Amino acid sequence: MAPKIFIDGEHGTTGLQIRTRMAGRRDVELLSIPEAERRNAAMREDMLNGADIAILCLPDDASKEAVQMVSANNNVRVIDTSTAFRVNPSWAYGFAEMDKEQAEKIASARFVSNPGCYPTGAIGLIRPLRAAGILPDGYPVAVNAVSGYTGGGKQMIAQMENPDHPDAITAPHFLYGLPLTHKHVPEMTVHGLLDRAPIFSPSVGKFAQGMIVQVPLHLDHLAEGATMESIHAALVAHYAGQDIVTVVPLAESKALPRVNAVELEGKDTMKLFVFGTPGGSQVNLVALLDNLGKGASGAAVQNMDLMLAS
Ligand SMILES: NC(=O)C1=CN([C@@H]2O[C@H](COP(=O)(O)OP(=O)(O)OC[C@H]3O[C@@H](n4cnc5c(N)ncnc54)[C@H](OP(=O)(O)O)[C@@H]3O)[C@@H](O)[C@H]2O)C=CC1
Ligand SMILES: CC(=O)N[C@@H](CCC(=O)OP(=O)(O)O)C(=O)O
Repeated sequence: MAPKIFIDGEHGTTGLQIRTRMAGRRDVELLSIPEAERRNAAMREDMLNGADIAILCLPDDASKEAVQMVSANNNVRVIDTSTAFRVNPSWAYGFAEMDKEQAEKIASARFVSNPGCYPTGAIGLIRPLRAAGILPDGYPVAVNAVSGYTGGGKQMIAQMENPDHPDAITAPHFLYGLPLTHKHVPEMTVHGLLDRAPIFSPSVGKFAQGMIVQVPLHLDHLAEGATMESIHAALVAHYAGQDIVTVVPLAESKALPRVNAVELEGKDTMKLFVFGTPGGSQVNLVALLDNLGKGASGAAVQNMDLMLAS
């Protein structure tokens, strides 16, 4: 019998994209709730408890409630796409490429927290350098990023696409998270293996799907002898043996006049770049992804497949 999958929040932005990715699959059976009943708690509880894997695409509070609904039922495994459990040590963090052992941890876990879109880029750049001893304790990391507006879910999509919306946003690009307390900072700190919280400055552009995450670094404050080439080599070594997170060769990135935020729209992969000048004193590390691809729905389906294979 095909394993049963229930996407709680299937009519939202992340849930819909997961459904699209699962369309036509015969190896799983999708349980579904009509859109009008999406907030019917009794119906959701039934669906959740009838699933082999429940994928939660809900706000944090609703996710916590859903986990409560299945907590006594060991037959149900959970992938949560919200922020609620990402730094909870009882949950496996669903970034399969972040360590050699992570895919196995996800595969055997009952509870998997899907990473945030910005942290996927930031952790993807930072963690390998912490693990290799290149990024020292105490380094004041800054993370600057731009996201497609679908990152803000149904509400921001309406604000950006509907000029008659009472809170319509007309800016083609805006900064937010200005108090520097964005909910992704703890996740970047913990899974980036940082001993000091990064300064995180997110922004949104007038495009639906895509993301650039930047981590600029001063080489003279890194481990002795760190160069653009040694940083690139550390990233290449870290991501060897898989093709979801790729590190762009230095010669290729050197030839690029610009990085296009929407290049990976609709894809579930992530590209990492090391920019700078050979022999220079600074580098800019850049991650390129789709906020709804490797940043959300693509990663959720990848994690589901790992769990189904175990
Ligand atoms: N969009 C993105 O790029 C990313 C999103 N995420 C996370 O994924 C989760 C979902 O986000 P997103 O898809 O963007 O959000 P949306 O607002 O687009 O969708 C959320 C869905 O959940 C439903 N919902 C809200 N509250 C409840 C409730 N109490 N019970 C049942 N259903 C409920 C909403 O219904 P209604 O229409 O009635 O509000 C809606 O259908 C969030 O935790 C978000 O942080 C993670 C990474 C990236
Ligand atoms: C553009 C935008 O608003 N983005 C969202 C993050 C999207 C994401 O990664 O979702 P999680 O909430 O699951 O972490 C934000 O900054 O809150």
